[in-house]
Amino acid sequence: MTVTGKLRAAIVGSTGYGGVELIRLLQNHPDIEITSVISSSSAGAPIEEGFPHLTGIVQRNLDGVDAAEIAGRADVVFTATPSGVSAKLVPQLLEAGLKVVDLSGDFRLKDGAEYEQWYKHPAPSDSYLQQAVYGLCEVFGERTAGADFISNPGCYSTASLLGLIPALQAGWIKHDSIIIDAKSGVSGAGRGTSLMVHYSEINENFKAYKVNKHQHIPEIEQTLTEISGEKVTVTFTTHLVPMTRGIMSTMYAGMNGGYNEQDFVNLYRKYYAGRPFVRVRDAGVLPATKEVSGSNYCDIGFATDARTGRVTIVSVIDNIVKGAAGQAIQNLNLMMGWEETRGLGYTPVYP
Ligand SMILES: NC(=O)C1=CN([C@@H]2O[C@H](COP(=O)(O)OP(=O)(O)OC[C@H]3O[C@@H](n4cnc5c(N)ncnc54)[C@H](OP(=O)(O)O)[C@@H]3O)[C@@H](O)[C@H]2O)C=CC1
Ligand SMILES: CC(=O)N[C@@H](CCC(=O)OP(=O)(O)O)C(=O)O
Repeated sequence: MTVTGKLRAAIVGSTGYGGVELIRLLQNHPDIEITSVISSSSAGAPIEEGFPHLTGIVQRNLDGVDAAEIAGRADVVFTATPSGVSAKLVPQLLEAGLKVVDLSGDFRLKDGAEYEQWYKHPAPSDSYLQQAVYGLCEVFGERTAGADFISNPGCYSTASLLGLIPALQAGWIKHDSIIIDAKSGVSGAGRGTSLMVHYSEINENFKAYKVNKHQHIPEIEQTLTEISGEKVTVTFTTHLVPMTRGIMSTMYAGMNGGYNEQDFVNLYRKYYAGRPFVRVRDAGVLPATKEVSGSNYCDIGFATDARTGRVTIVSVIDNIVKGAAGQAIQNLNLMMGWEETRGLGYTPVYP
């Protein structure tokens, strides 16, 4: 594809949390112009009607979902659409010649039968599952360069995998001992309403959900198994926290040696050297969700326990930025051969 001037981007699902965050971030990207914001339910309406925070910033009517029309307006399309929707739509967009970054879970698993088991939708055809590059930027960034189709990782998966991979790859933690205790803000559930995210159910409450049934379990296990070379299974518990943004994955694993916190800091800083969006905290300093809010950072800290021989790894991200829209743009930057930080230099919003 020859691109003169700015790359033209379309967003399907632009009325959802992931889509509207893509608009916020892409507005500040120096090499990208948003040329279409797309909605299946509100085509024709001005986007600022539903999103008054965009008044005077994005003056554009929502377009309908039509692959040929999108291909006429854009070079790349972000699909911030529910699982099941992306599975049907993305092949049409690829066939129309677009580059695609899909934010859903529909193309993350390489095994279609496993997808159907966890997502309860018919799997996309195998050729698309194999074509999709799993875009965990700091780990698989070299696969992304020049790719046409990226499957953006899940939010919990991003926080958890970035926190576990260096130690697992180095053989410092036992591959069969991993427990992930993850917490998310409510925006992780998207903009749709349900009893689960009803204010009275969430406010001053804290609850576990989808225990041992979460769709990110096979995604995390697929990648950890590839990294480790041995079949990895994890115990994974997700919780809803009464806050809007943020994920904290607290991970526990048995160590294969007597490593201390400084050893982990040194290992992780070496692994993530030159990758500006992963910040490894000093020994004994654990990150909090607010310290990455509104930014594309993933912050990681460690606590080792010589008494039990276990390490606790704490990893935090903003679920809508590094867990969705930010990483999607980081992936596009890598696809295009641009600096991965391009348009993503946001300082976290604090307090
Ligand atoms: N929220 C988060 O933190 C994260 C979300 N994700 C994933 O990203 C995707 C988007 O999530 P999120 O923005 O939170 O979800 P939302 O529910 O907030 O938004 C999804 C959007 O998809 C659009 N949509 C629904 N059906 C169709 C359809 N048939 N065709 C085209 N568009 C459709 C809807 O817009 P309209 O009705 O206007 O078309 C809706 O606004 C999901 O797959 C989600 O799992 C991944 C990581 C993190
Ligand atoms: C708080 C909350 O409900 N979070 C969502 C994560 C959404 C997401 O990231 O979904 P995919 O990665 O599968 O697209 C959940 O637990 O299902």
